[in-house]
Amino acid sequence: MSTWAIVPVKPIYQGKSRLAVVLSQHERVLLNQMLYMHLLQVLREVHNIEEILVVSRDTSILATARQWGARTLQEDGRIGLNMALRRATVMAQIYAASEVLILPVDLPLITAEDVQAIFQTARFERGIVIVPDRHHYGTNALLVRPPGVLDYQFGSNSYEAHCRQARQKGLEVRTLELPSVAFDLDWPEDLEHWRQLHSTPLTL
Ligand SMILES: Nc1nc2c(ncn2[C@@H]2O[C@H](COP(=O)(O)OP(=O)(O)OP(=O)(O)O)[C@@H](O)[C@H]2O)c(=O)[nH]1
Ligand SMILES: C=C(OP(=O)(O)O)C(=O)O
Repeated sequence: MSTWAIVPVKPIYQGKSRLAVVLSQHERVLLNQMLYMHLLQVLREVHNIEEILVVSRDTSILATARQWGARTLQEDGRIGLNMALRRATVMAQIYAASEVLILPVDLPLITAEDVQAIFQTARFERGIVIVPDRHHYGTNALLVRPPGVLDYQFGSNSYEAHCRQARQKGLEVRTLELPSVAFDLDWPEDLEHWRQLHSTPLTL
């Protein structure tokens, strides 16, 4: 079993744009860097991940990935998240990956144990494990085995879209409820919630 984690990352100055109403540009850059470092750290602790592949059009993001021992894929212009993930998956397939785990960077509470729980849930030959966000609207983690059997549909209502497509294709579908992975930082109220529940390491 050769497992690849794929992390798509927006340019550092563009990520978390929906928080621009409550955070300055500088604060958003700090937040983006912190979230990115947190995810790389967590993924490094998960021993069955053979490769971490970061896909981005931001060369500073890719340089950091390489410092962490991750592979990188330079995104070719504004091809969009789903196409970027598709290209990253093709790269994983070329290296004979047997499964890919897609993780967005905005998961401040994710732990290595969460990631292990995702792999433990994948008891099938062909299927997906999906961790929805806490509104059951977005997709906060997506394991696909084998790589390439699902067309990515990140965007609005992606949880339902991914599940529906996988069922139509005859894939096993496992939804995993993981509160810490279900918590993503999209909107100002998410940031407020995070501040209330947890002491944030930044004075954002
Ligand atoms: N490589 C790549 N990653 C992307 C792209 N768009 C979004 N992402 C990443 O995909 C994940 C989900 O992103 P979004 O929720 O769309 O963007 P965000 O930066 O988290 O938040 P907003 O800017 O507020 O929409 C995050 O890891 C983003 O960094 C893209 O065009 N290319
Ligand atoms: C693009 C997605 O992420 P977000 O909900 O963070 O926009 C998604 O979940 O499909």
